[in-house]
Amino acid sequence: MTVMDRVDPTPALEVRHLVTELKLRRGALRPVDGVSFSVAPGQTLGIVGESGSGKSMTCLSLLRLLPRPGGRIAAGEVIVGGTDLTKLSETELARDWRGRRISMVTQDPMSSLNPVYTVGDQVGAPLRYHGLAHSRAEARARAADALGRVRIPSPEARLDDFPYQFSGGMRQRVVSAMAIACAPEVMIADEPTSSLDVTIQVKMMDLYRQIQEETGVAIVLITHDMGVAASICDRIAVMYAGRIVEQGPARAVFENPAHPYTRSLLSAIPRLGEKRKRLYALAGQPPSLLAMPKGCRFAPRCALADAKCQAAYPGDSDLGSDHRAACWRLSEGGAPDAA
Ligand SMILES: Nc1ncnc2c1ncn2[C@@H]1O[C@H](COP(=O)(O)OP(=O)(O)OP(=O)(O)O)[C@@H](O)[C@H]1O
Repeated sequence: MTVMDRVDPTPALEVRHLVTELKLRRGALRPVDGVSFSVAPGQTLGIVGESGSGKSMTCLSLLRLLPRPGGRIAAGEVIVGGTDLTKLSETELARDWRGRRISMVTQDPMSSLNPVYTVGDQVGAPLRYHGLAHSRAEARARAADALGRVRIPSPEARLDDFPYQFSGGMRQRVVSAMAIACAPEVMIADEPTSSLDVTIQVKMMDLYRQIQEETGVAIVLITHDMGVAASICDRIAVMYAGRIVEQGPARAVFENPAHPYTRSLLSAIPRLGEKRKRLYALAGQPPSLLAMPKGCRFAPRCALADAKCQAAYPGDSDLGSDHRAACWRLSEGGAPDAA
């Protein structure tokens, strides 16, 4: 089958040339600077990259949950179900979209759970807010159903428990139940397992897969852990300094990484049970958002960089099978990092 023969379903989420600006006293930053990707229903896109590359800011931008004052979507489109969310009013976004058709799970479950309300009330809250449950009893029944979907044992019996009565892994399941309760088309998971120990991480990833098979939800998974990304993602987008430098089917990116930055990340995939001293074997720091290099943003750390790389940002090269990378030196190969 060639790429031309393949019929892609309409994406559950399509992001086009998204630019997010933060106006600070010391200047304007663009932590997201022209990001495009799409996720098909029932698929998981992993956004990977070092700390500070703009992964969280990209996801917060999708829901327009930006720092205030100063944060704004400066350009681009975020399309879910044919609607460009960037064009909606704050009221419309809150009423019909956030938590309803596009939901989010964050790293720390306790920051999403209120310690003084029962789990049943909290999982039921988005259902009532979005008009999907018309009484407390209906919200409780649907909350129990959501808790069952995330494999919390005896869900009805746990509805009146408080968050502190759950273990860390179970709390993350409760938050995931809140995120899927309204049957969204898209779920954003920002480092959902990084506060959990590694065996529980694997279980959570299996759970996301099962939820996805049952509901068809499209997942955007942010992680700095290439091992986690490899275990669950259908597609991978590699972010560096506010831009996606490589993206494609997970297999293509993992087996034939094209961008020197991707190769550096992959050279340090942590394996289950292995002690890691450092996450990435990559020397140096990403550039400051206030002083972006004119050319390729990775050039200052790249062993392959030459004058062309310093002079201009490379466009995306099509590597076939929906695999793209932005690098002037793609055909050269060679040592991936400047370490
Ligand atoms: N409120 C803010 N004010 C100023 N700069 C910010 C703010 N929030 C984020 N940034 C900057 O935006 C950039 C992107 O941050 P972001 O949190 O999206 O990165 P990330 O890839 O998700 O990193 P991590 O893995 O550490 O969460 C960083 O350089 C960060 O310093």
